[in-house]
Amino acid sequence: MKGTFISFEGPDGAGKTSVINAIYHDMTSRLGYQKVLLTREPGGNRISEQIRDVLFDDQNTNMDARTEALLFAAARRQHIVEDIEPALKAGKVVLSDRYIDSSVAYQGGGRHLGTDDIWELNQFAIHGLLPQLTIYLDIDSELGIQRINQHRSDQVNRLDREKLRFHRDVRASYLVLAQRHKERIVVIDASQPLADVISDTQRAIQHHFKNIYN
Ligand SMILES: Nc1ncnc2c1ncn2[C@@H]1O[C@H](COP(=O)(O)OP(=O)(O)OP(=O)(O)O)[C@@H](O)[C@H]1O
Ligand SMILES: Cc1cn([C@H]2C[C@H](O)[C@@H](COP(=O)(O)O)O2)c(=O)[nH]c1=O
Repeated sequence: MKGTFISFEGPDGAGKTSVINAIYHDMTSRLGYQKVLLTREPGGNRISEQIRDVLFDDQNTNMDARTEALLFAAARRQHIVEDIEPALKAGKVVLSDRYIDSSVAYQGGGRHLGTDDIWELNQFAIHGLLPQLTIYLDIDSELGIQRINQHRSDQVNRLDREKLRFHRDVRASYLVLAQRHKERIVVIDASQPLADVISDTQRAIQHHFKNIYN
């Protein structure tokens, strides 16, 4: 495929949304790239957004962990087919707020379903499509939760509300993934001031794709 696929990952409150918006703005406004798709998981299209609503419905407290894992994978499949693959075929840069590593970290690690099993489950959904680069924003779990509680109490979702232990397991799983996929995943210290996190991310993208930012 012709395009460039970059995913952004991190525990809740790491700053993914702030960073991905800044990268999108920089690529489209400063560099003048016409072909950039900014998207998110779960979501991106009507069906995936409907699955998102089910996943984050506060009344669904009885959702089984495997059901949750399957729904995230289903939303991902639809996202790939409707949004990511067409954009890549059109030669676009795709910036995705979360992708497969979120499932491995949250459902595999956080929910203790097993990171290898969740990786395998998602192979059926992604059918070989991995990002060329994954920016992993790493943050101490307490600090991530603190940021969410301080700034975004109106938008806190069902998973944000999980206990500290869950968030620590999520982070630990991300760090194992980063070790396993060194060629794809770049770890960025997200406890720094936002401007520094953004410039580290730009540097990582520039280093990985010599044609972007040059
Ligand atoms: N480096 C930073 N330093 C201080 N505050 C930050 C930093 N990055 C983001 N924030 C603030 O933390 C809050 C969460 O940021 P943001 O929504 O970008 O994170 P997120 O990783 O997308 O979270 P979630 O996964 O829960 O959506 C926001 O209010 C944002 O302004
Ligand atoms: C893709 C994906 C996401 N999650 C979790 C991670 C977060 O708690 C929410 C998404 O919220 P955001 O504000 O849009 O980042 O969903 C997950 O558990 N598994 C996944 O595969």
